[in-house]
Amino acid sequence: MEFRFDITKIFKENISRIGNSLLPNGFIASDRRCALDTTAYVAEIINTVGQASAAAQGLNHPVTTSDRLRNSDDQVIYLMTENNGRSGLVLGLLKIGRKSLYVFDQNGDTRHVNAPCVLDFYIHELRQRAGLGKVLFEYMLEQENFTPEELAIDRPSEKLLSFLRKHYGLSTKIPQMNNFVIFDGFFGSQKSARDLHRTSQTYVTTRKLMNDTTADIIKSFVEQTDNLSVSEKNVQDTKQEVDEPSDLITSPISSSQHDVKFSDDRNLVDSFASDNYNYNESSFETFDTQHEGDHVDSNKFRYNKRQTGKKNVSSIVVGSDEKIEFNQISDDGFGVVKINRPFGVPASYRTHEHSYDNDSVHSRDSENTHTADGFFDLKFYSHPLW
Ligand SMILES: CC(=O)SCCNC(=O)CCNC(=O)[C@H](O)C(C)(C)COP(=O)(O)OP(=O)(O)OC[C@H]1O[C@@H](n2cnc3c(N)ncnc32)[C@H](O)[C@@H]1OP(=O)(O)O
Repeated sequence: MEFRFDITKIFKENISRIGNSLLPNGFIASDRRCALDTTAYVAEIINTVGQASAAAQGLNHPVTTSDRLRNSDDQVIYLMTENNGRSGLVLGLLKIGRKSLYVFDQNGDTRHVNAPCVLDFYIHELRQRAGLGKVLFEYMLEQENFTPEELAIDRPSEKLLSFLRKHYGLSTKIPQMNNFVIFDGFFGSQKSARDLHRTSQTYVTTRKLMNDTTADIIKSFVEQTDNLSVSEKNVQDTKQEVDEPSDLITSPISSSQHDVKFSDDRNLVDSFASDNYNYNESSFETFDTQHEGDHVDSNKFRYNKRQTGKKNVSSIVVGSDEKIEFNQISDDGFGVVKINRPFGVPASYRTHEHSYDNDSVHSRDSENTHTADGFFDLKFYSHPLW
């Protein structure tokens, strides 16, 4: 695939890693003009190859565009080029990125994973089946430190399935309900697999984005009772989930991993920003490579809602089979979960002076209502905090 400009000036290596700066890894811009021109050229290349990939897969819209890459913090393109002694050729691309996915494991249980994904893969028609795809794929695996089985593949074509079978022996799929294909070995290799569902019926699930304060409130509620039938372990697990740093935030695929350098770097960064260039601070300030487990400096890396998923409402679900009882005598005004009656007194119990039921709690007698334990089922109704 040829372009109207000389791509050999942009891509010095046969395979280049490109993040959201739209500049290849290791690219050195002599000045601001050069950097801007280069991003425009790279954008044109990405759009053209992305279009060709979509056509090869029979898609109406390209999966890969320069805008998507520019606006993404965790997608990366590996572009394969060739120096043909003239203006150079583009041979293909491979796009990867992390996705937060709910997937079934071998037992049919739902798992929440933050998996590295193959999002787009294309080798020019004239050069397919010549081993180039393997070279490109291998390079990506090595750079990202991935194994083939830990990858989720987004809507793989028959060609790609055949490719993965042939080169990596990936043939046994774990059936999914979404468009992603994962293979045997996926869970064994998932560093960040997270199991949210303990069983199909019984769980206390919190979104991990709940803050500590909310978790502490829940815990203090629970600590008020002497008789818990939802195991305290569940609550502790809840807290643990909250305490753990979000693996969405420690994604090893980071387009800020690049080490693009400018001859007058700091000044250039400032001028980029002042020109309303689609400026990503981390792209230009961080020349170090960030790996999984590295300390993430929150001042340096900023993540949007889309990336962290924080726009989603946190929730607590108490399975209907679970029993929980609070011995809370007085109304503290919190307004979410309150049983304003003494421990052991059923909701249906009324005297001419007292009705112990409380408007803010919807409680129905369980089978054990009239036992000494006096359990009740609870439904939690939405509260701004949850
Ligand atoms: C998540 C996604 O990206 S899905 C979309 C995947 N992309 C496409 O389908 C676009 C069109 N296809 C291509 O661009 C390429 O064929 C790729 C990227 C899938 C593979 O790149 P290649 O350079 O052809 O791969 P490479 O030469 O290393 O390996 C060849 C193997 O790939 C598979 N393969 C490649 N082309 C074909 C084909 N036309 N039909 C069937 N299998 C094919 C085969 O297993 C083949 O081995 P074989 O020749 O012994 O049968």
